Amino acid sequence: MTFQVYDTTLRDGAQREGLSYSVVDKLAVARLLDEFGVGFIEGGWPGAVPKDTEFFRRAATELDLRHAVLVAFGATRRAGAVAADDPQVRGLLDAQTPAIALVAKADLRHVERALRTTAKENLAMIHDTVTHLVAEGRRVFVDGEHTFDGYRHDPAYTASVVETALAAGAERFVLCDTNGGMLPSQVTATIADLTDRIGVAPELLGMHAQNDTACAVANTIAAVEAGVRHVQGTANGYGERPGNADIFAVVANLQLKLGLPVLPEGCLAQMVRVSHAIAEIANIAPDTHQAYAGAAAFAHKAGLHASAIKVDPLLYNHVEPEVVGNDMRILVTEMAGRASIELKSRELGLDLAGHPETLSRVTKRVKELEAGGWSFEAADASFELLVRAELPDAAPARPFELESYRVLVEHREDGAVVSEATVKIRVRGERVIATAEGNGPVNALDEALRVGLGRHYPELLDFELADYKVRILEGSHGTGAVTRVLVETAAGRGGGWTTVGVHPNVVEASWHALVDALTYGLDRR
Ligand SMILES: CC(=O)SCCNC(=O)CCNC(=O)[C@H](O)C(C)(C)COP(=O)(O)OP(=O)(O)OC[C@H]1O[C@@H](n2cnc3c(N)ncnc32)[C@H](O)[C@@H]1OP(=O)(O)O
Ligand SMILES: CC(=O)C(=O)O
Repeated sequence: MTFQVYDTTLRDGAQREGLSYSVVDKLAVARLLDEFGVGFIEGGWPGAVPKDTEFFRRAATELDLRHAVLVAFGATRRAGAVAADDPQVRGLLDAQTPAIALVAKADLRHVERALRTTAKENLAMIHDTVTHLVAEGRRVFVDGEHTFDGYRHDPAYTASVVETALAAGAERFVLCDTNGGMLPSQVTATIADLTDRIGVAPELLGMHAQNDTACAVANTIAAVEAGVRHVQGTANGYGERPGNADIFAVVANLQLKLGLPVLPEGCLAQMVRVSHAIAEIANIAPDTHQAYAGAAAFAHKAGLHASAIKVDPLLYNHVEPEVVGNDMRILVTEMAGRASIELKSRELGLDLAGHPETLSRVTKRVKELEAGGWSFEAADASFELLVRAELPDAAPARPFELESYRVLVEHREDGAVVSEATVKIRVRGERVIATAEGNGPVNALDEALRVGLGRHYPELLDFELADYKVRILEGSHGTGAVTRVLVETAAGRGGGWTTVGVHPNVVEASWHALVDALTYGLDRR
């Protein structure tokens, strides 16, 4: 039986607090999921959510899916009604999708207390709705809400729900851990007991796991190990409350750990691109520490790790990052050893393998500076300048010598606050005095430096101060607090770079970061 990867980013994923897709966003997300190779895309609840109705209307002409089948999601008919006459069920058919997913109550307590109907009528609602939709030519999935909780409460009733749905023609019955409270061992035990009780093949079951115990991915994998061949999840684990099973981690685990080729050839390597693109559309910063897809998923900080990675990267990576479209990175911090410095330098194009003394000096310097509040982890450009300063042939020329700088902050009568900076520098043998205003002291300093350097280095016009982060670090060992500044510089299409400065005075810390930024950028040109 074919393995089914079923994505519900656009339905359950959209139930995440703070997330709201436009129809255009939903179409874009669907295209990305199709590129990732999922087999099913649940697009939303037509008839209930106007945006979803519109999504399905436009999808019919605007989406040209290569891998995925579009699924409309909705509920079984109302108690006491007829499926063919139920407007909600009609809305599902009107979406014109090849497949429909129905949420059905699988826990007797919900039937009696939430639906306020009888055990028998709930089974009739499921049966009538499934047979009606199948007769209308649709593939039907039944999502059994609260299957696990229900089975633990009243196994016979929940089992009868599963039997009813499958007997009515549902392609799969999806076991939903709706409250997300299960642990993997409970998932395994429930599936074994249920399949034993009614003699259903586990391949006819699916798994939908919410992440309330942080076990959604593990629970999904446990279900597959118990024989289930249909998994549901959402991009980056978005979903109601803490979210859903992260489809990227689920799929990577299935392919790379269990050896199940659940995606079309070549699709797994699209993971990082698709994950980040969907985060961008959802307007949620990508989770750096997300398994497989996060920027830090293969980032190594500890010196001991780096020393083994130097011998073989797989000694400290559970898979090759490239298989999911990610990269390995070495971080340079106070926890670095010589191997970390060597590997990071190599990443930056500097070969320190033949320079053991330089390696030792740079390692010592990094540790000293980090103890004083510097942080090179996010400031590759400052780290590169530090290494190159230790390599006589590679040290970049400083673009200027500083004589002095001065910054004034003026609070004017009308309430405006203006900063003014003057720099006195020597550039290529010439003494230059330049003054500029800015909306803050650092902006004014940056402007004054650019005015002073501009005639000699017109390429500075391309550089832009893209981001500026300040952090006050508590003093230690009797020292006062220091300020750490990170400056991110952008340079058109050439990408950007980050530099760091540390000093008790915020302006001086900023000055260090600014000078590194200009030195690095001009040298790179
Ligand atoms: C576990 C999940 O995440 S399932 C996905 C849930 N998604 C959503 O709820 C998002 C979209 N929902 C909506 O837009 C609205 O809730 C609607 C349009 C579906 C329903 O709105 P309303 O008619 O105003 O009803 P309301 O939301 O207050 O209550 C839901 C109704 O559906 C009934 N219902 C709940 N589950 C089912 C089911 N599986 N089958 C049939 N009816 C159901 C409830 O008993 C309740 O009926 P009642 O109105 O007679 O009390
Ligand atoms: C259907 C669904 O989203 C759930 O039961 O959690």
